[in-house]
Amino acid sequence: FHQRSRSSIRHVRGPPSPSWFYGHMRQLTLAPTYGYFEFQWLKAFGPVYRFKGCFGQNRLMVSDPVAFQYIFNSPHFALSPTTQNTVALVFGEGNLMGIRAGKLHKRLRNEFNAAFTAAAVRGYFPIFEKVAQAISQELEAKSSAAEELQEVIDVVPLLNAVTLGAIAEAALGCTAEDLGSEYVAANAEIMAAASNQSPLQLLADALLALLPSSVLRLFLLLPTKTLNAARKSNTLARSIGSRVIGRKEELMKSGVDVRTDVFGGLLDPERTETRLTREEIITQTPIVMVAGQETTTNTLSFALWELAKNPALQDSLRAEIHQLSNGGNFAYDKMPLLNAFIKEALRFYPSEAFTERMVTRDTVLPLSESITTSTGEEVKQIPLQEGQVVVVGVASYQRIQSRWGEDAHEFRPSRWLEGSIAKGDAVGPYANLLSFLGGPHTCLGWRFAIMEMQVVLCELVGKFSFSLSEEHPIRVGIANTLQPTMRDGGKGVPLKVTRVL
Ligand code: HEM
Repeated sequence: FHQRSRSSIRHVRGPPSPSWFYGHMRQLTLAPTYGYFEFQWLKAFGPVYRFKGCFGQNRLMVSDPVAFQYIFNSPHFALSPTTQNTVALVFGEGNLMGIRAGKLHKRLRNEFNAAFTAAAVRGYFPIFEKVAQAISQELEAKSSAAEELQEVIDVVPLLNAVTLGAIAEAALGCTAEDLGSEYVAANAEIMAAASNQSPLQLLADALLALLPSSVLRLFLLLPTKTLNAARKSNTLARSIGSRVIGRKEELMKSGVDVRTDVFGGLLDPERTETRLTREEIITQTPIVMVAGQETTTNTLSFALWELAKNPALQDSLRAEIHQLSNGGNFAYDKMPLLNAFIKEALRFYPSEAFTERMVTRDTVLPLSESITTSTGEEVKQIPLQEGQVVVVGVASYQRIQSRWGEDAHEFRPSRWLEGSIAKGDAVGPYANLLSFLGGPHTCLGWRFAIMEMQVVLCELVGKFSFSLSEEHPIRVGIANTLQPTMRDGGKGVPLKVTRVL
């Protein structure tokens, strides 16, 4: 068996490697448009294929729903040591993502899930609306000035302000100003550093992965600019958490119901038995603040870019928004095109385009459909060995034609309205999409993100029209997260913006 399993991953077919040093990593992460090579491999080799990491490492790319379920739920897959250390650095020790299993993880998830239920998040609509309206006022001032000067407006900083405001108010229960400029600056610095992707970085990551975890930890103690910013943002986020919890405890003492935001929900007096401790909640502040912001900004910026590319789609969406506005009292879940559009944006532009897992014990990966190996064998499961890396291909899965349709590589929201999407094996918490991943570590804030996007799109598309500027081409780049990338390599979506209402 040992012999067979050793040869097994090698015998999964895949593209020939262009380089021993880089393997396929440059094609995967530094292509001119994200997916340029990856989607060709998907077409040529199907949803499961072998490719090379740096230094000749064999890796398995997986975009099969049955395999996903196994990877997420089996105890034999872990974050790689490099990822584990980065997660601990950026989100702090003891964060939800870092604790992979066990009683504490279950308890944390149970309590947080109770604060993120559909009913709870629906209660945040007025907060999302307030935050979105503030941004639309800012956009109004900017757009009339820009129109006169024939200038474009980069919508990314505005969307960043919305998503930060939504987290501050609906998750923590404070204003964006309360977070303090120091936190905002440290946060921006990490985001900028994280979007610095280069061939050298790929090799550095691969080398770091070869180090024992204890040595890696020492590296992370170095006083470099980025590491300092990460530590600072972490400390500041914790003190914000501590402050908001303290304030809520005071309010509770005077009989005020604080369950008007996520952190307030965590203090729910009806859950005294299971309630998290003050320290446990504070420990989760950095991850809640960071995980909820960039991902939502990315998805919304791609969404506005798609509307600018497709004026007919934009007109139809605006017509739906105006028709169903009901004097500003939107029934967001009853807006067919809006929701189809959000699903398509999540499908086409998953903020986490892929994620790596490391095999911690020899195991066998089940597949939904058999594949033909290079030796001509038909197999429906692949033996994996301890130490091997599997890549969960979120973006690839979301382009599979047998599920999404022949035109899976086109951005076309109406596919969601036609009922033409194949049901098949279920994945993820929403619409069989993997954008929020799945299993015990499914995105905690997926409902929060969807409802926030519903509100922001109704507000912005209802009041403004967006169009492309030829001088500002945008491409789909990846730097940790999938993001709209400008010619200078920075993240941004500069558009012409006109007031319509
Ligand atoms: C469109 C927006 C969003 C996308 C695409 C997204 C995606 C994801 C993904 C893929 C993961 C899993 C990461 C991994 O384990 O590799 C995740 C985890 C997480 N997300 Fe989101 N997210 C979004 C919005 C939010 C929001 C708004 C919040 C909070 C208000 C949030 C909070 C979290 C937390 C706390 C985790 C860690 C969960 C755990 O490991 O137990 N996310 N998200």
